Amino acid sequence: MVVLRDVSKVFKTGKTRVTAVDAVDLTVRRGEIFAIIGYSGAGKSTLVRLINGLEPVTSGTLTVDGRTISGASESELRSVRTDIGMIFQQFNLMNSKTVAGNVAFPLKVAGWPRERRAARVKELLEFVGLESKAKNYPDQLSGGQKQRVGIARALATQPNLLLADESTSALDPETTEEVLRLLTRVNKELGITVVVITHEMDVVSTIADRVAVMEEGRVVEEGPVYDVFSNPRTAPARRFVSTAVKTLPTGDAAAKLKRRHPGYLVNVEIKDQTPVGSVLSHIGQRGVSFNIVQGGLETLQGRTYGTLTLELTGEITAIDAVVEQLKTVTTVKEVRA
Ligand SMILES: Nc1ncnc2c1ncn2[C@@H]1O[C@H](COP(=O)(O)OP(=O)(O)OP(=O)(O)O)[C@@H](O)[C@H]1O
Repeated sequence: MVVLRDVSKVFKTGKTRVTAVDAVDLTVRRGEIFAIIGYSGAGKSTLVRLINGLEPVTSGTLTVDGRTISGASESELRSVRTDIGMIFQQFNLMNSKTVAGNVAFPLKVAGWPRERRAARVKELLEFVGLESKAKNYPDQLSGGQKQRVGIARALATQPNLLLADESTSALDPETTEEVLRLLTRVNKELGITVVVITHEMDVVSTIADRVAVMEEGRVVEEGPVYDVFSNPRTAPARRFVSTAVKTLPTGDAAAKLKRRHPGYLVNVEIKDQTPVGSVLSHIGQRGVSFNIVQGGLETLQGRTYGTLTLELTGEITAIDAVVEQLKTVTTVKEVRA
């Protein structure tokens, strides 16, 4: 659906050059929800602006739905853009127009006749659950309602692709969930491919099928959400995981934990089907006991991942034997202050 091959974007201001997107290879498949996650300045927004042709690529090739964006003329880009819907963090609604007027606007621009426009607006407002607000103005709506109007407007011209740039970053957790549920319906019920740009791990774990992690303009990890976050290989991916679940305690956190729990502290990784429980159920036979002192488990795509920190007490040689046994079923790390 969206294919980037060796795509770079360099901004030049005076003598400074900023490589906002650096040699990115990426494929978003038709019908999936694909997330691009990264911290501020990683290049996510620039990547979106390349995909919808708002910025030209500096090098590389970019195609959307088989049509080449890189090097396309402005009129070709206009036609591609009608197949791409876009929603924004600040909603970008027109305050002087009613909800219905906002949703109708792209249809007007695309030259739809009045009657078809009215029918389409009604259908869209029903889909996002805002038919009763058609005559209201944006400033009479909550943030979540505004974003639902944004989604209705983005879907007006029946795009194949929806780009959501930090679409929930201005919303509280409950409203975020409501908007994410709507994006999932857009994907599942309407068959629209959705690309979500975010700096929030929760957004990715709630709705995405696959994820790309960006850092300094590069895609540093990419794959199914479970694979990337249950086994993060790069520093930014590990940092995102640690915002969702408690990972190996280090520094002060580890020192405090060790003061409270004088036994031998180990952190064990838990994944789907990891038989840590069956190892622990037998350690009493070695004279070792365990205490769960900290941890966090999450479900991603219906599968478990996370870590538990265990305090092991008993004879040191017996503890060593238990740690060796745990190592045969999972990754085990000693907690060090
Ligand atoms: N028009 C521009 N001119 C010059 N530099 C730019 C321009 N747009 C973006 N940049 C730079 O490119 C880099 C990536 O910015 P971008 O906005 O794409 O990151 P981001 O991951 O979306 O971050 P944020 O979430 O803060 O917007 C930054 O260093 C930014 O300063």
